[in-house]
Amino acid sequence: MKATKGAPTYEDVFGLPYLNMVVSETLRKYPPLPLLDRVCIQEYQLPGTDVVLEKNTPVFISLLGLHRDPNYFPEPDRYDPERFSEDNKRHLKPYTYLPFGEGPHNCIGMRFGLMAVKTALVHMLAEFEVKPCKDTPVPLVLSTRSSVLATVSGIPLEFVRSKAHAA
Ligand code: HEM
Repeated sequence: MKATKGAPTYEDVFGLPYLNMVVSETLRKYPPLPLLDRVCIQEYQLPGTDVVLEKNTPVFISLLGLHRDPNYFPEPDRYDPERFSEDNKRHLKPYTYLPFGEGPHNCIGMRFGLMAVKTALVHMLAEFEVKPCKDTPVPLVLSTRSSVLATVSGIPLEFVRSKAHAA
């Protein structure tokens, strides 16, 4: 970071494996967009069943349901970034982890979004220790009134300036 006078570069931010594991696990447990929506463009029989989707049927795919399905993510309520280590992520079942969707309409801003989140975390954690406080809801209670993932009462946290940055 010498060349940029301490500011992290794109390569720095994307070269931190544990940061990547933490962001991936956070997007598993808390996918900001918890549903994908599609419309069936032709009649389709769900394989192995007698369920037939008629043309024009709206289809909603619950990311929250997939990401918290114990068949795909054992002990789904446990927050565990190790699920996304180089070794472990190879065993993820395809199409069970979709925080940015899939197919021709997947998220066009994925790289930008990941860069923004990781850059913000790098800056924040370089200057502050972030801790739960007495108002932090544990466990988080998710709102049932929002179409994007949101908590009922926000996520109050305590920020303590690290000694190196204290005035
Ligand atoms: C962590 C951040 C983000 C997450 C988790 C996220 C997630 C998603 C998801 C799940 C979809 C639906 C994909 C599908 O239906 O298969 C989507 C679509 C989309 N996202 Fe994002 N997104 C993020 C950031 C962004 C940013 C930063 C932008 C723009 C700068 C963006 C622009 C879009 C657009 C335009 C679509 C619609 C794509 C289409 O229908 O073809 N997203 N996003």
